[in-house]
Amino acid sequence: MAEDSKAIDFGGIQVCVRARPLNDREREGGFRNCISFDEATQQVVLSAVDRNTLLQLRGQTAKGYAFDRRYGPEHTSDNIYDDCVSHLVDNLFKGYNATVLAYGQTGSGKTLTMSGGKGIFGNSETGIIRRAAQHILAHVEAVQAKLKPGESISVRAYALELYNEELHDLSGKAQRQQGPAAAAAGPQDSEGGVRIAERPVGKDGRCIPEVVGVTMVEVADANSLVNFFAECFDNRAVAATKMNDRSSRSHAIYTVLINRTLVDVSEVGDKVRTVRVESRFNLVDLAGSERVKRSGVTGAAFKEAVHINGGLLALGNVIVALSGGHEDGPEGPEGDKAALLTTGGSGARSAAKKHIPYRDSKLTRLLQDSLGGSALTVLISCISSCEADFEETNSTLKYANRACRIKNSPLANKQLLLEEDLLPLLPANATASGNTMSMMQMQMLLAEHNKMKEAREKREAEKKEKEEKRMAELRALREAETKAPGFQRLRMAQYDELRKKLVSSHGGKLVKGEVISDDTLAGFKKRNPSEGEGSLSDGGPDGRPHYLRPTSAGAGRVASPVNGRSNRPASAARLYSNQRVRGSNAGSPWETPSPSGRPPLAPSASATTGGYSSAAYTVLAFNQPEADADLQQQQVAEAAEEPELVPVPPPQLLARFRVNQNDTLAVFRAVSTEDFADVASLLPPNTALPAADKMTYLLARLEVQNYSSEQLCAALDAVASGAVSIAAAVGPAVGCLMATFGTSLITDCIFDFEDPEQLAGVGLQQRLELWGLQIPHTSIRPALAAADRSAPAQPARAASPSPGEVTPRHSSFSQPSSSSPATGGRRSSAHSQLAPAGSLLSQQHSLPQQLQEQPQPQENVTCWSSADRLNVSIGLMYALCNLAKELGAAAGFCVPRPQLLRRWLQSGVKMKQVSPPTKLIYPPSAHDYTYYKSSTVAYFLVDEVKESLGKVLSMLKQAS
Ligand SMILES: Nc1ncnc2c1ncn2[C@@H]1O[C@H](COP(=O)(O)OP(=O)(O)OP(=O)(O)O)[C@@H](O)[C@H]1O
Repeated sequence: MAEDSKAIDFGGIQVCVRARPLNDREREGGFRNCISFDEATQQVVLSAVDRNTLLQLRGQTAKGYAFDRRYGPEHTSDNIYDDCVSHLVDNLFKGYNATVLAYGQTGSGKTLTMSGGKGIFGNSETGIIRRAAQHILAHVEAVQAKLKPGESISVRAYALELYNEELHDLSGKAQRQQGPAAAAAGPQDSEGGVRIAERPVGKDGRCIPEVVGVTMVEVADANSLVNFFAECFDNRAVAATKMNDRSSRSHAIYTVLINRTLVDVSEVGDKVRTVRVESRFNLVDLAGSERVKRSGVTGAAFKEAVHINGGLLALGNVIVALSGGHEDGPEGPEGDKAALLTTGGSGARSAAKKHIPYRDSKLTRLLQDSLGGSALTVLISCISSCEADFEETNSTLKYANRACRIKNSPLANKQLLLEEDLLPLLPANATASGNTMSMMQMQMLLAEHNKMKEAREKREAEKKEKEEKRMAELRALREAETKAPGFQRLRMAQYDELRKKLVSSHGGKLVKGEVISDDTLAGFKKRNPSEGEGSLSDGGPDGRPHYLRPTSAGAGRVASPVNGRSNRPASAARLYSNQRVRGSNAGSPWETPSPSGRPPLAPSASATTGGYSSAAYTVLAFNQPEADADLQQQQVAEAAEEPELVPVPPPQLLARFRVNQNDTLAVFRAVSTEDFADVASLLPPNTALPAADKMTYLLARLEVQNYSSEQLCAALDAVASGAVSIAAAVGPAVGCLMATFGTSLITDCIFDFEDPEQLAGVGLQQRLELWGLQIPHTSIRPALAAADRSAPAQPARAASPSPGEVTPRHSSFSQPSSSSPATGGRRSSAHSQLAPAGSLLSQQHSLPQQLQEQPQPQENVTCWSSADRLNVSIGLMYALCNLAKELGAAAGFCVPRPQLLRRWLQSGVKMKQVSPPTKLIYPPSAHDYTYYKSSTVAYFLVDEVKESLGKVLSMLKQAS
C-alpha cells in the first residue's frame, strides 16, 4: 500500500484510491466493511457481503480493481501528498500545468483529503491544498534566492466554485456580493462576471478553457496563500445532509498561477535567451455524487443534488470517452458502462466515438486540460468502506479504473521573449553600470556557455568521426563489390549491342521467362573481347546472367532511350526499379533483400557525382524464372576511365513481399530542391527545403504486368520521359509510401512540437518523415478470363495477369492528381509532369503492345482484406526503415490514419504519440487538411521499429 517504488508515468493520469473507514453511525447501525486491499495484485477488492451486493457483482463474491496506489484508514493526506502530489509541484516550475482532482460519493472524504480537518477518529489532517501552498512558496523562495538579472517569479491565486452550474468567485470580497444565496435568488445575479473563456496557448493557437472575471490575489509567502484559500474554503456552499453533516454543495477549484521569467544561455549559437514559463495548479474538490433518496435532500438542496449529479455525469461521460470505453468496452455489459459516477443510475449517455463531450457541462469544460489535455493530473478517488455504500463505491472504482487509461500529453508552457547575442552583449553590459548584469554574473554566463559549447563540439566531432567511419566502410564494401566476379560495366552502346544480339538470337523478341543461356552471353563476350571488364558469362553476383542497363544522355537533360527526346529536366525524380518475373518465389510475404546483407549505400548525388547528370534510371531484371530466387542488389559501376558512363546508384531492393506471384518495389528519389516544387507551394514562403536526394517514394506493386525485360525497359523509358505514369506503365500499385529524409520540414514546416524526450540527441539530419502511406481498399484484378483459366489457382484477391495480356490501367495510382492518396495530396514533381496515361500512350511507338492498348474497363475490382493491407503497410514500413538506416536516419515521424496506427501498435510496432499541441503548417485548401489537422503525430525510433517489424515479419513468414 502506498508504495513509492512505482515510476510516475507522465503520459497517463495517475489515479489513487483512498478508502475511508466506517463512521460511528455506520458501525452502530451494524454495517460491515466491504473493502480490502490485495497487496500481491495491487487491487482494491470490493467483497459482496450479502445477497444484494452479490447481485450487484453479478454473482461474483468479490471484484478487484488494480491501482498503483491505495490508501486505507491508516493513511493520511500527507501520505498521498508525498507519493502523488509533490512531484507535480516540482514540475510546475518547469512550466507544466497540473491538477489534483478529488472525487467520489458524498461523505467519502474528498474535502478531508483536499482541505484537511478532523477525521472520523478525531485526528487532524493537513489537507493537500495547504501542503501544496507551502511547498510552492518554499520553491518560490528558493528560486528567488537565485534570480539572475532579468529574471522574475510571481505567484497569484484564485478560487471559485461551480454551484448549480454557475460559477462564483470564492474570494471574500466577491463572495459576499455573489455567493450561492445570490445565485439562488435568480439568474440575473448569477456568476458575477466569472465566466469561461477560450485562451490560446502555445505557438499554434490551440485554445483551452480558462476562467475570467475572478479575483486574483498576488501572494508573497506561504501564509498569505494558505490564508487566502482558507478564506475561500469558508465561503464555499455547504449543507448538512443525511449522508454528511458538512456536505459540499458545489465543486470547488483552488488555483495557483506561477509566472516565471528565465534568462538562459542557449547551448547553440552564443545566445542569451529570455523565456517566459507559465504554469497553473488546479486543486479540485468536487461535490460528491448522491442518491437523493439516501441523502434525503429536498427543495434547494434537491436542486443542488441534481446539478451536482449532472456535472458528475458529464465528467463520467468524458472519462468513458477518453478511456476508449465505447470501442473496447472492457467493463462488460453495456449496463456496466452506463454505470454512473453519479449514482442516480439513470443512464450515462454513450459519448460519440471520437467526440469528447467536454462541452456538456461547465465542470468538464473547466477540467478539459486536465483530462486528456496537456496537464499532469492526479485523480484521488475517495470511497467509503461501508457496505451501505457498496453500489456507489463500485461505481467510483469503475470510473477510477477507466480514468487510469486516460492519456494526457503534458506540455510545458514556455515562450521565448528575447534572444540576444551573448558576445556583443557582454562587453557592452560589462562597461555599463547600473541595472545591467554585473561583470561576475556575465562571466558566469560565459563560463556556462563555454561549457555547453565544448560539450556540443565534442558531440559533433564524435558524430563526424562515426559518419566518416561508416562512409569508409561503405566505400570499401562498394569497392569489393566492384571487384567481385561477374560485376559488369557496360556502355550504352555495348548494352544496345548486347540487347540486339540477344533479341536476334531469339527470333526478334525476348521471350518472357526464357533463360538466356550462358552460351549466348559467352558468345557475345567472345565476339567482343574488349567489351566490359567482367565476364558476361559469369553472370551477376547471384551467379545468374542478367541485364544491366545504364542509360546516358547529355548533361543536364535526360534523354529517353525510347524516343531520344530530351524532355525532362535532370533534376526530376529518378526511378529505380526492381522487378521480379513471374513464376518465382515461395518465400515469406516479406523478406530482406539479399543474403549478403544490406546493399551498399547509393552514392549521394552531390557528394559523389555532383548530381545524377545523365542517368535516368536503371532497370535490373532477372531473366530466370527460378523458384525462390532472391532478388539481388546490383551495383552499377562508376567507371572513372569511361567518362561517358555516368555512375548511377544501384537499384535498391528494399523489401520483398508476395501476395500473388509477382512483386515489385520501386523507389523514386527526388534529387534536387526543384523536385519539391509542389511541396514548397504548400509551405510558408522562405521555408528551407530539405537537401537534395532526401525525398523517397516507395511504391509497392503487387500486380506488375508480366513484361519481358525489353518491354519493361521500354515501359520505364516512357515513365522517365514523362509520357506515362509508373502505374500506367507497370500496373496498379497496392501500396505507396512517401518519405523525406534528414529533413528540416519536420520541425519547421509540417509539424511544430516540443521534442519528445526520447529524441534528445537525434538531430534533424537523422530524422525521416513519413508523408503518406496508402494501401487502397481495392485493387484492380486483371480482367482476363483466359489468364484466370491458365494461371494456377490464386487467391481471388490477387490474381495476376498472364503474359501478353492487358492489365487495366485505372487505379487510384494510375491517374495522379492533387488528391492522390498515395502522397497525401502532395504530388511528386515526377508525377506532376505526367500527362494522363491514355492520351500519351498512343504516341509511344516503341512502347510494347501492352502499353498501347486502351485501358480496360474496371471489371474486376477486388477488395483487399484488411490483413493484406496491414501486411503491405508493415512491409513498406520495414522497407522504409531499412533504407532509413542506410541513410543514417535514427527517428521518424508520421501522421498515420488512426486505424492504421492502432493496428501497427497491435502488431507490436513501437510508436509513440508526439505531445500536443502540434502545429500543422498546411494550407486549409490542401488535400485532407482536416484529417491532417486533427491527426495524431507519431514518432518512432528506426531501430525499434525495425526490430519490432522484423518480429512481425518472421511471424508472417512462419504463418505462410
Ligand atoms: N480517511 C478518513 N479517515 C477518517 N475520517 C474520514 C476519512 N475520510 C472522511 N472522513 C470523515 O468523513 C466525513 C465526510 O468527509 P468529507 O466531508 O471529507 O466527505 P466529502 O467526500 O467531501 O463529502 P461531500 O461530497 O458531501 O462534501 C468527515 O467527517 C470526515 O472527517
